[in-house]
Amino acid sequence: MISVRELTKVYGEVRAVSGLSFDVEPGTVTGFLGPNGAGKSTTMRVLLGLDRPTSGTVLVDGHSYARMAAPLHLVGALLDAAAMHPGRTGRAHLRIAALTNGISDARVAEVIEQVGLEAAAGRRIKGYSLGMRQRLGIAAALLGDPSVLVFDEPFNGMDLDGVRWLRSHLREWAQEGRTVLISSHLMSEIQTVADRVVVIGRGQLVADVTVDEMIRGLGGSRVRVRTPAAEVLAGALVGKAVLTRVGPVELEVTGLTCAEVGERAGALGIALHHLSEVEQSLEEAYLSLTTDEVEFRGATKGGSA
Ligand SMILES: Nc1ncnc2c1ncn2[C@@H]1O[C@H](COP(=O)(O)OP(=O)(O)OP(=O)(O)O)[C@@H](O)[C@H]1O
Repeated sequence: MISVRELTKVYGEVRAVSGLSFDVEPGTVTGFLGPNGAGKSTTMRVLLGLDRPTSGTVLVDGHSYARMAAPLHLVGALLDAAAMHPGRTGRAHLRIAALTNGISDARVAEVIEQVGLEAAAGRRIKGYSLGMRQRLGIAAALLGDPSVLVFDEPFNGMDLDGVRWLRSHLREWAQEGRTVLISSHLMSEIQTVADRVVVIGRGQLVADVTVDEMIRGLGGSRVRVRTPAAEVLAGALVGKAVLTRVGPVELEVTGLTCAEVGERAGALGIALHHLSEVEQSLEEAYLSLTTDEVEFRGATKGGSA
């Protein structure tokens, strides 16, 4: 379990993290979300003892990283896959980490196989693609068979095969009872793989909810209905749901289920040409939640922020 308590980190003039508190529970994959500069990497760096907090604490199973005798056995992390020594082979990179944590060569071979780098392990890292470096970083994180895994943007640079591989393993590691925290800007991946999300903006907590709760926050289920009698149906639903007219014969209904809309239309003898639930996405929910938290935004049509 990861416990972040009243964490504040100030770099000169920049308040990167400000009074942040949340827990990441074992047995779940938790997505750590937030716009660029929100403070995700800073929080992870403090967790891994790479940065000292200005105040507050980040504990892993009750311990601060700096005080862990054999940290690789408790927490495995992938932070910056670009920062690996380019002249070393993948295997040497893992062996060095293993040696300093009393981990055997057999375990090194095991994690190489687990991440699918058998063919590349003898090659120098400078020849690795970003996706291969990510796999190597994940292998290093797995070395000590830790109960907590912390990955910063693990899907970056991965090809489809890598994405699918990582997706299924993240779920597996959580099912084994591990605590899994991943930051990502890929909302579709987080929606697929995560149970919960912690959203931060400008260093502060914005949401700490399940993925379902986050999507439900959009205002309930949405139904799309096509009928030549859109006007009449809209009149019958007013007051029971929020209606958006998509076209002259099409409505979008928020707050009622397909069955409820269908039964109402049936009772009125209205013919429906189409009735379906609109798939709601984490991306929409995330965007509506973080519009005010975005610090860096490109110019958009109709003005820039
Ligand atoms: N070593 C540092 N020195 C000064 N400022 C820093 C340092 N590290 C981070 N910051 C600042 O702290 C803030 C939070 O940065 P951080 O990298 O934690 O955000 P993030 O949420 O990980 O962003 P991204 O999604 O872009 O990776 C930013 O304003 C950043 O410029």
